[in-house]
Amino acid sequence: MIHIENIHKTYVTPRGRFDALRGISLEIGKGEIFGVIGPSGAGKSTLVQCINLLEQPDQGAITIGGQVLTGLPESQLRQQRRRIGMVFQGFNLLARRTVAGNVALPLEIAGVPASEIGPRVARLLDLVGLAHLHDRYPAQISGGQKQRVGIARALANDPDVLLSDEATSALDPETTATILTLLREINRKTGVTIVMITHQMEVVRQVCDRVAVIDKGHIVESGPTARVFAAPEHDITRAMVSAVTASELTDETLATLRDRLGQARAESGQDARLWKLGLSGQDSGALLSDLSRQFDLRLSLVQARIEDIQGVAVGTLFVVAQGAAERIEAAQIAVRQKNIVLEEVNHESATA
Ligand SMILES: Nc1ncnc2c1ncn2[C@@H]1O[C@H](COP(=O)(O)OP(=O)(O)OP(=O)(O)O)[C@@H](O)[C@H]1O
Repeated sequence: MIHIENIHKTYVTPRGRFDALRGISLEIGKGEIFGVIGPSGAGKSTLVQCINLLEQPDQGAITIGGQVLTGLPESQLRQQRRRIGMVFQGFNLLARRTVAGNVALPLEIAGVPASEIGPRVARLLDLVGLAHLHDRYPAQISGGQKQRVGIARALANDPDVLLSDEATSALDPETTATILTLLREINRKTGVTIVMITHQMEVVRQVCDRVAVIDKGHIVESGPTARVFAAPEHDITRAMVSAVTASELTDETLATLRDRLGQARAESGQDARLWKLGLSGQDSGALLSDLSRQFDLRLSLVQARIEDIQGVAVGTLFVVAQGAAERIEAAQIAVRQKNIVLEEVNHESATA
């Protein structure tokens, strides 16, 4: 559906040149909800500007539904922009127009006959659950309701793509969740492809099927959301994932574990290690009992966090493994062969 190939964008300012995008390639399927996440300055806004054709990339191509958009003359670009509905962080509603008037605006600009506009606006407001606020003005509705108006407006011309640029960044967590649920419902009902540009991993967790992580103008990692949460590969991703999953042990727990591991080693004369396991879709209970039996290990669960991410059970488990050193090592190899991420937590240095 959306094919982004090797996009480069350099800004030239009196103070010099800055490479904001350094070869971005993405393939987004029809009907997907695809997240692009990255820290401040990563290049997200620049990428949005290139996708919605407000900026031309210096190099590379953007194709939507088979139509190459890069390099088109302005007259054709105007036409093509209607295929992309934009949702903004600041809502961008016109204060002097009612809710219905705001949603009608893109239809008026597109030259839709006046007789068709009323029924279409009514349908759109119904879709976003705002039929009852038809005649209110933006100042008379809440932030979440304003964003619903923004979404209805973005869908007015029946776009192929909804491009959401930090749409929930100005909203509280509860309102964010309702807006994300709405976007998911609209995606299911209409099949519209949604691209979510965000710096919030929580947004990705709640709604995106797949995600790409952008940093310093590069895609550093991409994949299904559940996979990225279970086994983040890049430092930036790891930091963002642990910020929303709290999947680390506290210093106190680590200190207690250090004592426990030392004690276990002294008492049994065997080895004892602390594992951090990242699971995606595997049954954690079955895994631990199989390993315990197969490798004759005593496995104790210290902390577990398992959550449903896009229908996949994703979890982080901290487990103390006790037994003969060679059996622990054999078990570690077997775990990794099951595509489970296993880190040995260096409890001594982690508490230092
Ligand atoms: N018009 C411009 N002229 C010069 N440099 C720019 C321009 N726009 C953006 N940049 C620079 O390009 C880099 C990427 O900026 P961009 O706004 O795309 O990042 P971002 O990921 O959207 O960040 P944020 O989340 O803070 O908005 C930044 O270092 C920024 O300073």
